[in-house]
Amino acid sequence: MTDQPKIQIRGVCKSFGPKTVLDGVDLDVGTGESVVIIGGSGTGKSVLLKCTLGLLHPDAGSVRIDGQETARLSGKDRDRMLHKFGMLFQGAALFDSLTVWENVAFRLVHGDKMPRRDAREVAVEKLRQVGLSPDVADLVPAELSGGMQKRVGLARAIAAEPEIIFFDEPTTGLDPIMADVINDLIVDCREQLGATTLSITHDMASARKIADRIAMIYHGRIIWVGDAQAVEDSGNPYVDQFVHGRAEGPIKMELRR
Ligand SMILES: Nc1ncnc2c1ncn2[C@@H]1O[C@H](COP(=O)(O)OP(=O)(O)OP(=O)(O)O)[C@@H](O)[C@H]1O
Repeated sequence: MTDQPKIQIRGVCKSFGPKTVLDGVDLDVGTGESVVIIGGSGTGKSVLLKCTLGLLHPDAGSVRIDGQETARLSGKDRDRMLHKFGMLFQGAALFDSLTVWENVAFRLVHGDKMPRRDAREVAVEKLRQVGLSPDVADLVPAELSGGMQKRVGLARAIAAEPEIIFFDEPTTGLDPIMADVINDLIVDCREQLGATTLSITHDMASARKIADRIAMIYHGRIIWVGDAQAVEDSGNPYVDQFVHGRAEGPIKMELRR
């Protein structure tokens, strides 16, 4: 790991009208590291991911990728920065009208202007990496199960061999066995690419499996960060309640107020 974090988030604030969602988020992700952000529904995980990707502009604070402030980039510099990213969206978010291989190769064909024949070859190879056979390439997403769609989404995320991959709730909607298969694939893909990854989830089994470090977001701030193993015994009552899925604890008591 170099001294400069791959992703550096400092003092990020974001409100929507009177509602403060992020209230000074600080987080570093080192090169080649996998950080997973956990937190309850509506705690701002997606908003933080969008701010990091530059899809939302923070009201205050900074997000730096390789030391470069993302909000100030425009034109070619912004394209270059976006080129470092791959993303697996919640629900896979495939284009219904395109075949599987066209989905996987979308950025290669439309962004990198790779000839279709070459892009198809890359797509088939990426599909193989996520355990899908070449005959899947010409199907459309509607013909696939949810688990297969997630695999296709993962193949698309790694197709352009990005330096950074964002995973948005990668196991949501999958049965526990398929979720575990996807977690294993995420670990494999990350190791093969040497990519830096930032993920959000409320699935603790997934977090334990794919994270080097885990960060918990609560009330718009990161309230705890530590090694993945340390999450079991964090000494933080909020983390403890979340990790062990307990109804009783400080999080529920606040809801009752
Ligand atoms: N564009 C927007 N306009 C207004 N409010 C928004 C917008 N995007 C998010 N919010 C609000 O910000 C809060 C945090 O939302 P966010 O989607 O980040 O939660 P989350 O932690 O990802 O939740 P979940 O785990 O349920 O997906 C929510 O209360 C949501 O209503």
